[in-house]
Amino acid sequence: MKVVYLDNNATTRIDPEVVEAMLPLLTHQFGNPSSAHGFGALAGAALRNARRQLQALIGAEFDDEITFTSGGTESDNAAILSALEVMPDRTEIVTSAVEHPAVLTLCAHLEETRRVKVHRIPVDRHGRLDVDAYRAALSPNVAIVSIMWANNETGTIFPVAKLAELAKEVGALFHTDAVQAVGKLPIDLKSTAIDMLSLSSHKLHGPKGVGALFVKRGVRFHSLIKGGHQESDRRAGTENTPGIVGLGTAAKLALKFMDDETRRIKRLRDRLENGLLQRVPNTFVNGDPLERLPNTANITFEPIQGNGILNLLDRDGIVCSSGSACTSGCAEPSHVLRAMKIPHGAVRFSFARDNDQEDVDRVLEVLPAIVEKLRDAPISGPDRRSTEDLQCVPGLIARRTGDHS
Ligand SMILES: Cc1ncc(COP(=O)(O)O)c(C=O)c1O
Ligand code: FES
Repeated sequence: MKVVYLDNNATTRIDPEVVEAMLPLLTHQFGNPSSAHGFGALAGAALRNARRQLQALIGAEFDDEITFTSGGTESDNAAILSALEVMPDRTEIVTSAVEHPAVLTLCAHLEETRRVKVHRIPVDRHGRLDVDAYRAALSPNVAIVSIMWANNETGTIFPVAKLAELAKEVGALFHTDAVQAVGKLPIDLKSTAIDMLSLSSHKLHGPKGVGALFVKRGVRFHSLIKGGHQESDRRAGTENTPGIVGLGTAAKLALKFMDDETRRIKRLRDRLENGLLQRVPNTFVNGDPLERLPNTANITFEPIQGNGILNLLDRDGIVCSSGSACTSGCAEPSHVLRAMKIPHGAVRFSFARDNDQEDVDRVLEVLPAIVEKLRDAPISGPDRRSTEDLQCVPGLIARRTGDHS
């Protein structure tokens, strides 16, 4: 059975051209980019090329604004911790209630251990940021604002350029987790007030375990990882040269495919959403109806929780993701859906350039019957429990929550 992979916000298939570009660095071009000899210089040249490829994708003004890291999580941590170090007089962070745990877990930790005050800005039922609450939270005590460019579960896009300008008015640094936006939306950092941006290679058909942090020239930065002088003293440790070359190639391909593929993928996504809304009653699309990633569909089939659907789709070879906090089939919707006051879990379908119309039609063929079956199931089944029925144990959620991507 051919697997229909519709979980591209979790991770994407590595592009064969990316693998090909990485191979020399995994085999014969194994030099250390920091070595003084010519053999190491070859690896150094490959790094410079990758930096320029990434610079082009995000519209950075200078290639030295890009620091390679181990991925989105490290980039998010590095940005926030650096801001607190370079501005020790400022002890507040502004973020949103729907960030990835790479930001929210760090913020909770800082609140507990460093007496940092964290403002978690709420969202409305479409996942849109409460901009009035955002303005009210900004003050000269704020060291850094960290608001994602696009949400990984619903695809809702935040107006980060405007939010960055507001942050500047109080002298705060502005960081954005753009892990889900880079490669899917055109980005031109030159024209924005954004100081720092995180991205991750495996979300754009590159290898896992590599990413980057953009730090605008002139923004003071303290390295999270202390050691050697790699990455212009911004990230110690010998660079993951094969991974970085893979990321550079993935960036080049993302730029090449951006226009045509974005339009094609959006058509597939819309076909899926419209088809499901027509075929399955009491079905809702979550997220901002207008400002939304073109590849993401997050759908609630009332009153079913996402996990039940997910498991049955999986048996039919269709792979997607649920908007539930717990992967074990219990009823709690994710922190994102709860912030949007959506009482039921959801199913997230996320597309990429590997998908085609056949994939959509398979889902449209199989899913209506699955929903009907679950809706007819006895009320005691785990998929029919409401949030109120469930005594949720926070430690249990933390342990059971596997998929936060
Ligand atoms: C919005 C967002 N931020 C951060 C991450 C973490 O990135 P990484 O897996 O590279 O650590 C992910 C994905 O997992 C994500 O979707
Ligand atoms: S959501 Fe699974 S234990 Fe609460």
